[in-house]
Amino acid sequence: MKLLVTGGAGYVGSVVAAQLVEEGHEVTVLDDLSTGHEDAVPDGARFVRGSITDAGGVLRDGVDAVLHFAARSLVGESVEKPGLYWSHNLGGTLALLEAMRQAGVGRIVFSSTAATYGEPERTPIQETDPTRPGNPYGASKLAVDTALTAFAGLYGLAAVSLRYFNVAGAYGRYRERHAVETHLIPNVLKVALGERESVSVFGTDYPTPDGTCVRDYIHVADLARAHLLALDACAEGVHRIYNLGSGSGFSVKEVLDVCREVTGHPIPAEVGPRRPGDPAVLVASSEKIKRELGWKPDHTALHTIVADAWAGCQKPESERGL
Ligand SMILES: NC(=O)c1ccc[n+]([C@@H]2O[C@H](COP(=O)([O-])OP(=O)(O)OC[C@H]3O[C@@H](n4cnc5c(N)ncnc54)[C@H](O)[C@@H]3O)[C@@H](O)[C@H]2O)c1
Ligand SMILES: O=c1ccn([C@@H]2O[C@H](COP(=O)(O)OP(=O)(O)O[C@H]3O[C@H](CO)[C@H](O)[C@H](O)[C@H]3O)[C@@H](O)[C@H]2O)c(=O)[nH]1
Repeated sequence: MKLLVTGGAGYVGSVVAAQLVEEGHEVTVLDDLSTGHEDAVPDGARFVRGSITDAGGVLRDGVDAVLHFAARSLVGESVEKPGLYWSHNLGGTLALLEAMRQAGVGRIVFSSTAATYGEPERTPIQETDPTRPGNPYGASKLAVDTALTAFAGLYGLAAVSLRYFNVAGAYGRYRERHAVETHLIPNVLKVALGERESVSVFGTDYPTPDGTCVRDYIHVADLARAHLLALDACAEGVHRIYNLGSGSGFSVKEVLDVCREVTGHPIPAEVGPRRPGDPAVLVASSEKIKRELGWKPDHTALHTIVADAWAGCQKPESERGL
């Protein structure tokens, strides 16, 4: 297929683009490089630097489907600058959907998020559970999910939203590298790399077994494969929503211990205050995507996820003078 990958120079988008190229698809990456890197675009994919608000030209090039990753995704920034999140994530996506309609492109796979649920009422979270986002980032993503349902009903759009939980790990050279990094695992690994002195544990007084927050870490390679299945499952006039997690929760302290084990570094940690808006436990039920699309995570062990993230951080031998 001829596919447009928005945000394909970013972390998740580059892994999916790489897997799509490996499967023999013709991939164009559209990315404004606001948080991505041109060298993350996989070999074999065409790169167009530009915004999702200006996708008409590439879409008219005979695209069969869009995989839409481009977004602003820093929760804290979204609280400080909500307008930016509404205009980028909702406004930008509406412009993209309109351009798709005009170009006759009827299929989309969208990166949604666990943040659409907010504080959960039960664990594991199912797709039918209430959506009460606790910040503008989650709200803007939920609004896109709502728009996709409307476009499917009105115009026959074939859409799948994948609600990621905590994505981690690397896929070969494709890894998480953000100028502003808020995620736990890359920040912990920065300590082992000598790029930070220590890591802060955001709260040890949560109602969890060790007092720190529990999250569901999903390997980026497993997450990426779900996009390929979703692409095949897109059906005209239907919008499907699926959670994507590994199904097990790990606390911040457990993540730290595994990172110490994998890197052999003591990784000093300080206890800090809670980060506003962090739910105590976020664990996905991914039964729906397993049942309906036959998806199955291959790398559920936290050790493997961290080991792959760590391997992704290592410079190639040529750059180390070996
Ligand atoms: N990483 C996670 O844990 C996680 C969890 C839930 C959901 N998500 C969602 O998955 C998607 C990818 O996340 P990521 O971690 O790879 O982020 P990322 O920042 O690494 O990638 C986003 C990419 O989109 C590009 N981009 C941003 N705005 C753009 C625009 N208007 N036009 C064109 N390109 C634009 C950026 O330059 C970047 O390359 C996002 O939509 C994010 O909200 C990520
Ligand atoms: O330096 C840090 C960074 C994080 N944490 C803790 O580690 C856990 C994981 O935090 P991340 O920032 O890695 O991930 P989140 O669970 O906050 O975020 C994930 O879920 C969000 C929805 O709630 C969004 O979808 C987001 O994109 C996705 O990565 C949280 O309890 C957080 O408080 C720390 O203790 N120290």
